[in-house]
Amino acid sequence: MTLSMEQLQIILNEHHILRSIQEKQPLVFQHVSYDSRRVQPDTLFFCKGDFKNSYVTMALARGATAIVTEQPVDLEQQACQIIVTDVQKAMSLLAAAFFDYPQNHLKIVAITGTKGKTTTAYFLYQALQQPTAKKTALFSTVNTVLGSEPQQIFKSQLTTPESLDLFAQMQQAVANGMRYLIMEVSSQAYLKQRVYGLKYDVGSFLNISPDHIGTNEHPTFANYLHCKEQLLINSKRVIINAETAHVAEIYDAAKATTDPDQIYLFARSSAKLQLKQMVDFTFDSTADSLSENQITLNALSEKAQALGIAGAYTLGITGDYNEANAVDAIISGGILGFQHDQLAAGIATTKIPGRMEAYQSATHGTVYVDYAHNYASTKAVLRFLKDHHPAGKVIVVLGSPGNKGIDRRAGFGQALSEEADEVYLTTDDPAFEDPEQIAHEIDHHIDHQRVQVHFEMDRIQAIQTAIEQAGPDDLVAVLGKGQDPYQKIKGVDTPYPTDSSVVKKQLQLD
Ligand SMILES: CC(=O)N[C@H]1[C@@H](OP(=O)(O)OP(=O)(O)OC[C@H]2O[C@@H](n3ccc(=O)[nH]c3=O)[C@H](O)[C@@H]2O)O[C@H](CO)[C@@H](O)[C@@H]1O[C@H](C)C(=O)N[C@@H](C)C(=O)N[C@H](CCC(=O)O)C(=O)O
Ligand SMILES: Nc1ncnc2c1ncn2[C@@H]1O[C@H](COP(=O)(O)OP(=O)(O)OP(=O)(O)O)[C@@H](O)[C@H]1O
Repeated sequence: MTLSMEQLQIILNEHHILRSIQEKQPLVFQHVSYDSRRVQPDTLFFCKGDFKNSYVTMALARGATAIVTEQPVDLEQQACQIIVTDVQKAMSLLAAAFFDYPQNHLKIVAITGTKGKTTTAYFLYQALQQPTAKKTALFSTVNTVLGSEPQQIFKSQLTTPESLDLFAQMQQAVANGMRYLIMEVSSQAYLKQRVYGLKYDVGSFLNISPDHIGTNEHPTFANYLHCKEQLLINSKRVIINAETAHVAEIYDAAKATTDPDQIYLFARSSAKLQLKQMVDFTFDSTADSLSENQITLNALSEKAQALGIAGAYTLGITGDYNEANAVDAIISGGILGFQHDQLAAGIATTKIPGRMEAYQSATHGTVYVDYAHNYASTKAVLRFLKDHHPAGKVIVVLGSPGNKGIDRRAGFGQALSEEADEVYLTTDDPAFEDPEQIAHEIDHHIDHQRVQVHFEMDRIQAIQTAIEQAGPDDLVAVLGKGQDPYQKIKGVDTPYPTDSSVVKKQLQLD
């Protein structure tokens, strides 16, 4: 993989991003990097984000031959400086070129939404395993899958990687023989231009509700929605959950660049809809319990019928809110050219780490571990569990992260007031804040007439006590961390055994 100065100049000029090149030389770059600690000789180095000039000095000392930057860097030595209007856009475009446009060798399905991205990605990944002969890669919040060998599967750092990492990983997936890629695309990825210039074969919009608004994330809800809509503008074919808020605006955004014949809308049959006449697929739940989840998918429009995916499906994961996630995955599979019988087996065996994991105990009810961490997801999970446990109490263990998503605290308070009987407020990635203070902020939004509140900042202790106190008909929901093996404390990922391990140990299921 290489990139020449000549190629770089053509690409940046084509996209009107290049301002000037200082100390230009006819260089050929052997590496690209945004981290001075990883620079090798002949690296093109990108100055991005919360940046210090000393990083450039380090990069040049380690052999970087040029830097890409928005502002000229004041250096003691002479250096080739490529000045651009937007370094993140430049990095994405140049990364695609450096890694030789790996997207051209992959059918790419991109998924966005406030909730359900990972679940949908896993449903589709599992559904495609058999029909694509395991030639499907995955970029998800949980795992990155670049091939079918164990060493090609690893924990992800971000939902959507930085563009340099994204194109590098795509290139590795292609080298490993992958032909399909399923990727979650966060709104942050668009905010930070991590996928600038990338087009998808299929793009899905699951839902949107207020989230990720605040310092380091989106300044407003309008900006959050705008960033998510970019996915549709960059997709050849589009799937939209017609039950989402703002559906008319989202459909219009998709229609701006995609022929309506290539846009598929789906919804639950019973849903009250703004765009009812335009819905292509409806679905009905035919079994919805704590152990079973089955749906029937109905194809209404001609283009929907042509996909050959209508029929009955069993889902490998419970929760009524997961039905829409599965339907989205099934339609994606249909658009890729696979039919009902090819997709159904994978949908039936899908399990998602840290989502709706159930652990049965003889004397302390059932314990659920789930990744719900905002109002919409906490409400959805607790309502589903409560409906199916009419006899006992709903006991919840949760916290809220520090230095981000501050409005989640009110959301948790509201969801708990609506659905819980008892809560153990605890620690969840407090960052630079005091977890006890965060817990009190959640508590401020809880209706104390309805919910009994306990404070226990040691998360392991909070889980153990909640389980010990639960009776045989009660349920305990441990929410927010899923399979996270750390607590983010004062800038350090402090090891944490995962909620599932703590629960299993307490229930002696190990
Ligand atoms: C706000 C945000 O998106 N920040 C991301 C961004 O940070 P940044 O560009 O400011 O980088 P930085 O870590 O502050 O450092 C600045 C630059 O100096 C470089 N550096 C640093 C030290 C050094 O010695 N030398 C050096 O060159 C770094 O490599 C970097 O390029 O680039 C970093 C990678 O270089 C990411 O790790 C970081 O994500 C942070 C950890 C984060 O929390 N991001 C969240 C908000 C996020 O992106 N979340 C979404 C999911 C949201 C959802 O659920 O919908 C995601 O896609 O994961
Ligand atoms: N369609 C949905 N509507 C509401 N809640 C959902 C939906 N799908 C999943 N959830 C809830 O949200 C949690 C997170 O689900 P998932 O990881 O699939 O979403 P995500 O969009 O990837 O989330 P994040 O962006 O926070 O990583 C689940 O554990 C579940 O509690």
